[in-house]
Amino acid sequence: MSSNDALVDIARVFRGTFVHSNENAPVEVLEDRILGIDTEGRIAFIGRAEEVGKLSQAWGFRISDVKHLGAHQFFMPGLVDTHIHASQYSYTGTALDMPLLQWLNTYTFPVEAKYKDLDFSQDVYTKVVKRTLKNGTTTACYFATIYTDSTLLLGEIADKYGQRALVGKVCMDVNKAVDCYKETADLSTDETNRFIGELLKRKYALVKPVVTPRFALSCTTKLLDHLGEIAKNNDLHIQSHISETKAEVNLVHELFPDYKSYTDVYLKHNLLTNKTVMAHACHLTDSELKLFRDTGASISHCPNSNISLCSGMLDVRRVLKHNVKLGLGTDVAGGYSPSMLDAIRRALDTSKALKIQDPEYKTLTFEEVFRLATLGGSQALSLDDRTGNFEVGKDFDAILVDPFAADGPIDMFPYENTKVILEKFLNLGDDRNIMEVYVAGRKAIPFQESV
Ligand SMILES: Nc1nc2[nH]cnc2c(=O)[nH]1
Ligand SMILES: [Zn+2]
Repeated sequence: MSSNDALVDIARVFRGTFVHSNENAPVEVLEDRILGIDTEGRIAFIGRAEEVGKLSQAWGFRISDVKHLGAHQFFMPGLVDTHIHASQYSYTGTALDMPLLQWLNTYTFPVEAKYKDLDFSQDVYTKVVKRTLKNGTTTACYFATIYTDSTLLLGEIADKYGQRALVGKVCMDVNKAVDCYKETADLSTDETNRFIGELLKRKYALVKPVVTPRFALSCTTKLLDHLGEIAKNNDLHIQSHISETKAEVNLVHELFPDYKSYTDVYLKHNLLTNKTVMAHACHLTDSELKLFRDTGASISHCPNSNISLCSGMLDVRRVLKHNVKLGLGTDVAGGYSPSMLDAIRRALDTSKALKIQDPEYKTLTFEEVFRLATLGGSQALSLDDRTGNFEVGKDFDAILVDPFAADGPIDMFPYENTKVILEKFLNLGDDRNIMEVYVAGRKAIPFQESV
């Protein structure tokens, strides 16, 4: 398409229904709109369909180039998985018969140790990136393993398939169960520096490094100190786990007696910042939540994993009341589904289980959880200036949903409005309903021939 006075070229224009969240409304339905995307992948304009003539003149696109969505189809923002272990994808759907600490020692560490092998890494990482993209995950915050070259490969694969990703080389210098799967504090520090340097050198548009201490129990204070320094000096994202199970919390209190709380361990090592996302957080106290609010750190709610490993149930209302940023995570493979649609459903289930325990409890609505899975996730990852909803200037990260796709899981009934259809898609839909996925304006699904 041609250029315009605004000095940006328009690459694509869509006409149809757009559903997203904003600060005022968890679900806003924009019917019969025209949305233009520039060649940088950003949303250039959103207007009403009747303004198409005016818009085509102002932005220099041909009306015949506008792509019309089909009946009942709609665009929604891409799903943001704020916590997923790419390296655990091979055993997703199995090994859910133990509590966390035993589960790590028995299943997780022996599997993660295999990622020294780059062929093995290539196979699993390609599959997890493709699977999550097919299920509408446009942004993923990944844990990999302690191996730098293998983790760089995950970054390369996310870039190749066009997924927005934060990629973390896991850091751990304590592992009593699987001795071969750990580093020294100095090696972990050096390799983290090498990982960050190499990844940034590659200048991937959408793939960035995230400093990744596995959790307090896997790290000495020396290593935590070094990682906090690295994150601070380079203004990097940070991810870890916190207060997932009571046994873990008790052990942290035992092993870190000089700290006021589990949260204080991360705080004192400069690991609690406005670019930090901590997974689980089921058992935080009010004063710990206050530290999250004060530092701008966020929580990744991983409800499938919390139930599957019998870890706990996060009270999302309490977190939101404390004004702490919150997104959803699959936590593959503690969570058995790589789909964020499952995370949406399990988040609703957990809030209903809390109501069974306490009839006064106010359950989450599907609209609120839709926001957590999209805009909330982008805020939790401090990426909301780039993605999370359909605002002019943000990247076009979006899913084209056909709720009544042929051979799909949802039957059509007359007179259903868009919000009802959205609710059905969130509760019943799957990748058969996800016709196209765009990340920064580039079509990632269907997979392009070049990949
Ligand atoms: N669910 C989960 N919790 C953890 N805590 C430390 N490591 C892990 C992990 O790999 N998965
Ligand atoms: Zn995790």
